[in-house]
Amino acid sequence: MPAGTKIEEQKGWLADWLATPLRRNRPLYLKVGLAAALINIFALVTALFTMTVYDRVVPSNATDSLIALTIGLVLVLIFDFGLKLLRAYFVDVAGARIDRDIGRSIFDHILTMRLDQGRHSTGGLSGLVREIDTLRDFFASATITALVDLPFTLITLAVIALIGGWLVFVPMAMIPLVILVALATQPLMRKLSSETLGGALGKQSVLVETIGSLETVKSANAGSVLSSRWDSAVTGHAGASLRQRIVSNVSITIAGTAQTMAYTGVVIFGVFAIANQSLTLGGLIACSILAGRVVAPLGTIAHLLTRLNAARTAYRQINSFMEQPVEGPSGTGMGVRQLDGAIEFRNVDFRYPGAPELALSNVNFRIEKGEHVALIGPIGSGKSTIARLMIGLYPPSSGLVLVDGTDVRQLSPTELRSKMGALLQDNVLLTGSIRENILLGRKEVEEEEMVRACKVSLAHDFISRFPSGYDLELADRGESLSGGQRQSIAMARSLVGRPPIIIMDEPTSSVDADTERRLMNNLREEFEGRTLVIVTHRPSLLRLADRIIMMANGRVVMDGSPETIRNQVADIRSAMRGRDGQAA
Ligand SMILES: Nc1ncnc2c1ncn2[C@@H]1O[C@H](COP(=O)(O)OP(=O)(O)OP(=O)(O)O)[C@@H](O)[C@H]1O
Repeated sequence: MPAGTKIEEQKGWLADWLATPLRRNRPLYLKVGLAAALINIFALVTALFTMTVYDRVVPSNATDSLIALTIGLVLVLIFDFGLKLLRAYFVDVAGARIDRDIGRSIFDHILTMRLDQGRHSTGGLSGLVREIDTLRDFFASATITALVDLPFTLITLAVIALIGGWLVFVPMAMIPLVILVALATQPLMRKLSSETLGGALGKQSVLVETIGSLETVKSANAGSVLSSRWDSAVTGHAGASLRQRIVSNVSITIAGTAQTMAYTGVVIFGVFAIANQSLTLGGLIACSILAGRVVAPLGTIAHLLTRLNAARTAYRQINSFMEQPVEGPSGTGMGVRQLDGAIEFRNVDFRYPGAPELALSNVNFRIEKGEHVALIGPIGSGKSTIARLMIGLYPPSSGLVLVDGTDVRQLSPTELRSKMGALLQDNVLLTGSIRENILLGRKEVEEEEMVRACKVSLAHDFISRFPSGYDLELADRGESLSGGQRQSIAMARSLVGRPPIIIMDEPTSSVDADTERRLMNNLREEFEGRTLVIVTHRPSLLRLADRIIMMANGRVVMDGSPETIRNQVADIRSAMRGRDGQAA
C-alpha cells in the first residue's frame, strides 16, 4: 500500500470476525464493569472518610473513632487494590483472546483469499497485523474501563450536591467545556488518524519489500530509490502522527486544566459556603476531591474518542480486506477423493486483476489421464498462467477449467492441491528443517516415501552429506541453500506421495546440464502412468513429453505430438527461446 493511502469510508455494524470474539468476551467485560463500579464506589468512600476525619475526629480529637474509621478504610483499600488488579487482569485476558481470534481470522483469510481479486502488497498485508494491535488496544485497555467510569460522574455530582449544595455547579460548569473541546476536535482527529494509518502502512510496505529482497536491492544498486521511498513514507507518517498528537494533546491538556479549575473553584466558592455555615471544612475538602473526580473521566473522553477513531480506521481497513471473497466454492465444496488425472481447458479467457490485456485467450485443450504434456512458447505467452489455473490459484475469467470433468471452482482448493504435485517457478522454502519443508505437515507420508522422492529429485545426494541430514534447519526462506538445492527440495516436495497429476514450471532452471540429464532419467520413470504438465524453455525436457502445446500471445498455436510439432516448426529451439534468450 503506498504511503498516505486514504482509508475507504465504510458503513455498517460490526462484522463477524470482530463481533464473535467480542461476544465470547462478554462475561469478562461484565466482570470488568462490576469491578470498575465497585472501584468508583470505593473512591466515594475515601472522600467521605476524609470529610468525617476533618469534621468529627479533628475537632474532638476522637482517637477511637479514628481507629475504627482507619480499619474500615484499610479494608476498603485492600478490596480496592484487589479489584484493580482483577480488573487489569480481566482486561488483559480479553485482549489476549481478541488478539488470538482476530489474528487467526486474518491469517486464515490471507491463506484462502482469491488472488484474482487484486494482489495486496506484502507490506500492506503485514501492516494489517498492526491494526489488530490498534483494535485490541481499544477493546482491551484502560479505554474500556473509562467507559464504565463515565456514568459514575452523575453519582459523584449527586454526592457533591448532597454535601455542598449549589457548589455542584462549579464542576458542572466544566463539563460542557471538556465535552465540547473533545467533540470539536473529532473531525480533524478522524482525518489525521486515517492519514497516520495510511502512512504507517506505506512505511511497512517499503520496509518489507526492501528486507525481502536485500541482495537484489544491493546488487542492482536500488538502495537510493528505496531510500527516497522510505524517506517520503517516514516523513508522511511522522507529519501525520505529529499533527494527531498535537490536536490530541490540546484537548487532553484542556481537560486537565478544567479538572484543576473544578478542584480550585470548589475550594474558592466553598469558602463562601463555609462563611454562611452551609458547609463544613470536611465537606469542602470532600467536595474538592470529588470535583476533580467528576472531570477526570470526562477528560478521558478526548482520549477515548481518539482511540475510537484509530480503532474505527483499523476496523475498516481490516474489514475491507476480510470482505474480499475467499477462493473455492461457497460452503465446504466438493471433496476430492482420488484424481484420475484428466485436465481440460474449455474456451478459457483469463485476465490478471488490473491488467489491460488478456493473459489467456480462448484456450482449449484436453489432457488425458497419464499424458505427458510440455507447454512451450516465448516469454509472456501464458504458459505459467495455464499452470496457475490448473491448480486453481486463479479461476478463469470466462470458460471452464475441468479436472476429471469437474469445474475446479466446485472443488475444495486445499483438497485439490493436496492431490496435485506442483512445482512453480519460485522455489521459496520455509523456515524449519528440510524434512518439514518436504512434508509440510502431511502426517500420512512415511520417511521412506520422503527419501524416495528426494532420490528422484537428486536432493538426497546433498542432504545426506549434511551432518544433520533431513533435520538441517533452514534459515529464512531457505536462503542458506543454493538455488539448485532449493529447486531439488521443492521438486521432492511435489513428488512426495506420488500425486496423479504433476505440474512443473521450469523444473530444471537452476541445475547444470549433467544434473538435468540424471534428473530426466529419474523423472521419466517417476511419471509413468501419471499426468504431467511441464512448462519449459528447454528443448532437452521435451524428451519427457509425448505431446507439445505451443503458446503465443495467450493462445494455443499448435498442439500435437513432438514429431508433428517438429515437422511444422523448422527451428523448435528458436520457437522456445526463453527469457534469457538461450535455448539451453
Ligand atoms: N501476477 C500477474 N499480474 C499481472 N499480469 C501478469 C501476472 N503474471 C503474469 N502476467 C502477465 O500475463 C502474461 C502471461 O504470463 P505468464 O507468466 O503466463 O507467461 P509465461 O509464458 O509463463 O512466461 P515465461 O516464459 O516468462 O515464464 C504476461 O503478459 C504477463 O505480463
